[in-house]
Amino acid sequence: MVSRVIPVDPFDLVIFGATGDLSTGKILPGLYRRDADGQLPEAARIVGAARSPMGDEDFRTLVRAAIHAAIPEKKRDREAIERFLTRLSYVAVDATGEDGWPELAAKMRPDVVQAYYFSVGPGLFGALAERLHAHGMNAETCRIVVEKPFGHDLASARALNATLAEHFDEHQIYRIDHYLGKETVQNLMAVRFANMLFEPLWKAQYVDHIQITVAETVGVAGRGGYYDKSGAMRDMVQNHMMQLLCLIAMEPPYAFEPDAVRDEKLKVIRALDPVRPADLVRGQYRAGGGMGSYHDDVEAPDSRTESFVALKAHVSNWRWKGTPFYLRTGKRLRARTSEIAVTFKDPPHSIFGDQEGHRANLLVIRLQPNEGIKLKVTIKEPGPGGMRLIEVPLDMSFAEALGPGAQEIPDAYERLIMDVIRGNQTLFMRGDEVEAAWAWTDPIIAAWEARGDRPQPYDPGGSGPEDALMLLHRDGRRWREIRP
Ligand SMILES: NC(=O)C1=CN([C@@H]2O[C@H](COP(=O)(O)OP(=O)(O)OC[C@H]3O[C@@H](n4cnc5c(N)ncnc54)[C@H](OP(=O)(O)O)[C@@H]3O)[C@@H](O)[C@H]2O)C=CC1
Ligand SMILES: O=C1O[C@H](COP(=O)(O)O)[C@@H](O)[C@H](O)[C@H]1O
Repeated sequence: MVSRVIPVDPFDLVIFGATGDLSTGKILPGLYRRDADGQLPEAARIVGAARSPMGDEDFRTLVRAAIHAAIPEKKRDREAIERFLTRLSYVAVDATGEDGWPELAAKMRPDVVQAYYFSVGPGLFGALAERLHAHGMNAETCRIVVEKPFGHDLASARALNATLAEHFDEHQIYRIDHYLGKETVQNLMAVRFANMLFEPLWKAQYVDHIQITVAETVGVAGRGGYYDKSGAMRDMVQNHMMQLLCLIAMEPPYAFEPDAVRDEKLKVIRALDPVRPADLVRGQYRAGGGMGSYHDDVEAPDSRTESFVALKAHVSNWRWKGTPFYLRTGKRLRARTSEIAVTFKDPPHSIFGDQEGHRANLLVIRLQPNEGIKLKVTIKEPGPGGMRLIEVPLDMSFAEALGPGAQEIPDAYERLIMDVIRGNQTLFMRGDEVEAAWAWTDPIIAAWEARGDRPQPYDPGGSGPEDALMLLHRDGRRWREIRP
C-alpha cells in the first residue's frame, strides 16, 4: 500500500534559529525529506535566520552537512539534496536588535504562504513576534510556529500568550507539541473515532485503568542548563503526557477540525482533579552503567530537579469518574518506549470458573518504537484438554500491516510543518489549552517545593524509583514492564 503525497501550496518559511540544534537536527532534514517525497512545490523557499554572519552558500553547506548527519547514507538522494539546497537562503538577523530585518522583509513574497518558525530560546519568542509586527510581517495570512517550552508556569504562559496576541491573531499562532505530530498519536484518534468497536466500551464502566508511559534511555547531559530549571513535570508531563491523556479521555469532537478537537481536549484538562501528594512520585537517576548521575550531568550536586515522575490522575466527569489514569515518564530508564495501555474490567461473571489463563482485556497503543496496536483477548487453548483459557494478542504492527511498499512513517516535525503550510491547526495547542495545563501543573509543583521534597534516587536501566511501583501496587495493579 503506497500512500499519496499531496503537495502543499507555495510558501516562504523563515526559520529563526536556523543554525541551532533543533533546526539542523529535525526541521531542515525533515523539510528535505518532504521535498524528496515530492510534497514541496516548485515555488517553496526556506530562509535561515540567526545572528551569525554567513552567506547563502555557507548556509547551504551547513544544511548539507546537517542532512548527512541526520539521514543514513542509503536513504539520501544526492540529486534531491542539491535541489533542496537551491530553495535555501540566509539572512543574519538579531531577534533583539534591528540588524537584518529590512532585508528579511524584502525577501518575503506577498503572494505565497508566509510562515515564521521560532526555533530559538523561549526568551526570544516575544521579541520575534514584536519585530515581525514592526516590520510588517504579520499580515492576516502569516503564521508563526512557536516551540516549547511555552512558559515556565501559568503566569509566564499567560504573559507570552498576551504578547503574541498583541501582534498575531490566535488563528496565526501554531504552538508546537511534537507528540501530536507522531503518527500513532494521530492514529489514536482514528482508532477511537473511526471504529465502532472501542467507543462504546470507552468509559469508567468498562475500563479498569489506563497507563501512559513515556520512557527514555537518554539522560540530560548536554541539556542540563535547560533541564535542571525544568524537570520532568514541566518538560514532559505538562505538555506531551497531558496531550496524550486528552486524546485518550476526550469526548468525540463533532469534526476533525481545530477548534472542535481543541475544545474537547480543554474540557478534559479542566476536569482533572488536583493530584494528591500521595499520588505523586518524583525520581532522579543515580550514576551507573559507566554513566554519571543526574547531578553530574547538570553539574549541580544539590539539585532537587526530577528526571522521573509517576502520578495518578483522575478525570472527574461522567465518562471517567472512578477510572485512574497512571502517568509515568523518565530518563535513563530500561528502554525507549512510549505506549498507552487501556486495561478493561473483568467480565461481570465467569462461566468458566476461576481460571488462571483468564486475564482482563488489554489494548496497548504503541507510540514508539515499533508503532502499532495490540489487543489481548482470552480464547480457549486449542486442543483436547477441555475448556482451558489462554490469553493471546491480536497484534498489528503498522510496518507489517501497511506492507513493504508503504512509505516510511514521517517524523513528527515533518507532518506538523506541512500542517502549518496547509493552515491546519488541529494538531497544535491553543492558548487556553496551554494555560489550563499549567493551571493543573502549577499547584503540584508548588506543593512539593513548599515541602522541600527531594526526588528519590533510582538506578539507571530500570523502571524508576520503588515508590512508583508502589503507586500501583497499593491499588492492586501493576505497571506494564518497560521493554524495547
Ligand atoms: N534541540 C531540540 O531537540 C529541541 C529544542 N526545542 C526548542 O527549540 C528552540 C531552539 O532550541 P535549540 O535548537 O536546541 O537551541 P540552540 O541553542 O541549539 O540554537 C539557538 C539558535 O538561535 C539562534 N539565536 C540565538 N540568539 C539569537 C538572537 N538574539 N537572534 C536571532 N537568533 C538567535 C542561534 O544562532 P546565533 O547564535 O547565530 O544567533 C541558533 O541558531 C528552544 O526553544 C528549545 O526549547 C524543543 C524541543 C526539542
Ligand atoms: O520535548 C521533549 O521530548 C523529548 C522526547 O521526545 P521523543 O520524540 O524522542 O520521544 C525529550 O527527550 C525532551 O527532554 C523533551 O524536551
